[in-house]
Amino acid sequence: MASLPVINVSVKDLNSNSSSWAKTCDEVVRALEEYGCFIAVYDGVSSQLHDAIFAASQQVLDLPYEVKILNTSDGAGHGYFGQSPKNPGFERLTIEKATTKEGVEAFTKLMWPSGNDTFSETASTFVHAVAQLEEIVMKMVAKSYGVEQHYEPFLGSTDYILKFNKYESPKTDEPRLGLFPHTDKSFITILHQKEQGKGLEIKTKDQKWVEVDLSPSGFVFMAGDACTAWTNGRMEAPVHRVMMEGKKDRFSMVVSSYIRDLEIQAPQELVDEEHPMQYKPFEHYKYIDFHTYQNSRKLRNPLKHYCGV
Ligand SMILES: O=C(O)CCC(=O)C(=O)O
Ligand SMILES: [Fe+2]
Repeated sequence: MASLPVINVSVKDLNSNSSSWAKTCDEVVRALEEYGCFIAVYDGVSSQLHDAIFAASQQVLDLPYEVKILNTSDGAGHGYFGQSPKNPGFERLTIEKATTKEGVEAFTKLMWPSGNDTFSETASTFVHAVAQLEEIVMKMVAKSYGVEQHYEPFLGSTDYILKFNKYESPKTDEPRLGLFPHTDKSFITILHQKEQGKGLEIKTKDQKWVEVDLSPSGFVFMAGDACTAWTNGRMEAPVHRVMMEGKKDRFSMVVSSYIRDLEIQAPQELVDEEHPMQYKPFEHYKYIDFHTYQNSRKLRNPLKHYCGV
């Protein structure tokens, strides 16, 4: 059975002038072109921070339903999701603009009107550490493709969301769908899991599901639809789902990035006769609106439908 490539991108092991750095760049690009994702081993989140973010996750998911539904979104379709007959046993809370102080504080204040500094500090530290991982890897990708000057402007124009996901165990011997198959509409999504084990599954190009047995020190680094368009189809957002089995609930943390103010457009270096332009330039948040309001789930390929050439 196939398994996802595991690549060490720990800061302590990478020196951007070394041959091992160049080798890691190659591995990262190959994995993203083949699978649309890989498992990153990354030292930016200590085991203390890992424990703290999942304690914070438990704390917020344990709040009463009446409080959790106060987590609404300003239009991007995020916010609280749960108790849905269509998706039983799945629950999610979302912090928007999670790398900003205002974003985290607004969420914390909704959940705990009298404040919860430990929660906001933990959420903020975690999301910054994961955003750093995205930057490290995307700089490798940009360097390998020779498009650093096109990636650089995104750095000041990226919003991050942080999602706290809980999947209840089916409590029977029958596996149950935890989250329906989809591609992420983000630029990049990075996924982290509380305990060693399976749950997440990725569809390969030959339409086979690969189970991801993720360890607590691993991060699934995944291309979203905006990355597919930006790389002119070289890195395709993988279809993924969650399958639940056994008697244990599963907790995951997801950080997704969205580009604001700038259009998503493949750099001219990635467009030539052999690789004609596949997607017209578009605004990421308008694509998110399309997804949220036009019921794009029914479409086989929402990105192609929205901006395909
Ligand atoms: O929890 C997971 O492993 C997957 C979550 C996911 O796909 C998402 O939040 O978009
Ligand atoms: Fe996803």
